[in-house]
Amino acid sequence: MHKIDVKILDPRIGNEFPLPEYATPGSAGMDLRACLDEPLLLAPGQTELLPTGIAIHIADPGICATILPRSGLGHKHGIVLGNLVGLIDSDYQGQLMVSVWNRSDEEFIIQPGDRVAQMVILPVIQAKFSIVDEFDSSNRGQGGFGSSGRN
Ligand SMILES: O=c1ccn([C@H]2C[C@H](O)[C@@H](COP(=O)(O)OP(=O)(O)OP(=O)(O)O)O2)c(=O)[nH]1
Ligand SMILES: [Mg+2]
Repeated sequence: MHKIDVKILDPRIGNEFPLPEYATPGSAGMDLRACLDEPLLLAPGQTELLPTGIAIHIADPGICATILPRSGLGHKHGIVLGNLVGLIDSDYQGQLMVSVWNRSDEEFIIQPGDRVAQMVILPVIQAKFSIVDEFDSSNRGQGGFGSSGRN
């Protein structure tokens, strides 16, 4: 398994709050916890930036991390991400932060240590542009935005 350096910024991580881990051998994501000192009430429509208590340094430009909503929180309670998806650059060394957005019309309380989002590590291809006047022809050409019809 790939190794990534992690700094523990909050002493509760690794003790009362486990370090993020894969819940099952086939898990794609590891859950991130809200490193809060007290419960946080999220009013309908409210967005808050939550600390996770850890920093990672991916270091390899061919890898990134993404922060995604948890399906249960998003579907049942309307707790999703204020940035929809978080993207963690390989050279970022600051604390991992989770922007939580209560898109529901009910209050939601986040407790310290709650698993609020999940992080997925993905490969990245960095590309350089090569300027051309014409592209090699393709089947699709410029068709898009429903050009193939609905059914
Ligand atoms: O949900 C997130 C999204 C981003 N980040 C951190 C890691 C990422 O590498 C950095 C910058 O993110 P991004 O490039 O998406 O934000 P920006 O608004 O473009 O900020 P910057 O000008 O710092 O690049 O912020 C998080 O901790 N959580
Ligand atoms: Mg940026």
